[in-house]
Amino acid sequence: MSKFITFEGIDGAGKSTHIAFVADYIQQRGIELVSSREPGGTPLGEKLREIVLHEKMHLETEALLVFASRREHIAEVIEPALARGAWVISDRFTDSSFAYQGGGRGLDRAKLEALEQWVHADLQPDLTLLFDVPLDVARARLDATRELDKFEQEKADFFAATRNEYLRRAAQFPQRFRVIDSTQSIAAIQLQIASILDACF
Ligand SMILES: Nc1ncnc2c1ncn2[C@@H]1O[C@H](COP(=O)(O)OP(=O)(O)OP(=O)(O)O)[C@@H](O)[C@H]1O
Ligand SMILES: Cc1cn([C@H]2C[C@H](O)[C@@H](COP(=O)(O)O)O2)c(=O)[nH]c1=O
Repeated sequence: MSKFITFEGIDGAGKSTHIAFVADYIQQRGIELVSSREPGGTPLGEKLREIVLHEKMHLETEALLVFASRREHIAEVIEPALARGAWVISDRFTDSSFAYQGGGRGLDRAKLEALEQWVHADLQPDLTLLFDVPLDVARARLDATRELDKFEQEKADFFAATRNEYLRRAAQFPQRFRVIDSTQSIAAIQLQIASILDACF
């Protein structure tokens, strides 16, 4: 049976590091897998991603654009894959909007809930892996590796609020969230992920 798995966490928490591992782990069992990301995942979504990650805009514009990208992603990629029995893994989904636009930027949660109802009233991830790290660890990892985008340049209080909102949601939806202490070694995290996935097969 198809499964929809999402990866979440503040920038630098380490989620992208584990996506290839998860993809291999699932595909080794002969399961068709679609690996995607947000914002993005479709040609239009990737154009929206460029705008969202690099242009300054009103926080409501930002929320509308990430949900516009998501609408396209669901229609073009996620729903068709799930309908044919494939598994879908997505690097970020709607929890990112609650964490970044809601927690980080302070957008009213009710507005995000309304968008969520509009765009995917009947779709939720089966499993959400939340990679959780203290801000200083995430910041050090980012500084060591790349040129920072608009979000990655935000200050510590933005990421503190983003992280808090993620943890609040994990407590609100314990049936689908698994919180992973991302200060562990990559090998230790992979062992933990493997045991989480084993429970899904
Ligand atoms: N557990 C870990 N221990 C040490 N370094 C790590 C760990 N996990 C990831 N890293 C390193 O931290 C950096 C950021 O990791 P990664 O790109 O996976 O983060 P991310 O959460 O996907 O960030 P973003 O959301 O901004 O893409 C990479 O250089 C990666 O090798
Ligand atoms: C889906 C989504 C994403 N964002 C932000 C979070 C990240 O800073 C970037 C995506 O970059 P990544 O390093 O490739 O994860 O976009 C957001 O603010 N709201 C969203 O809904």
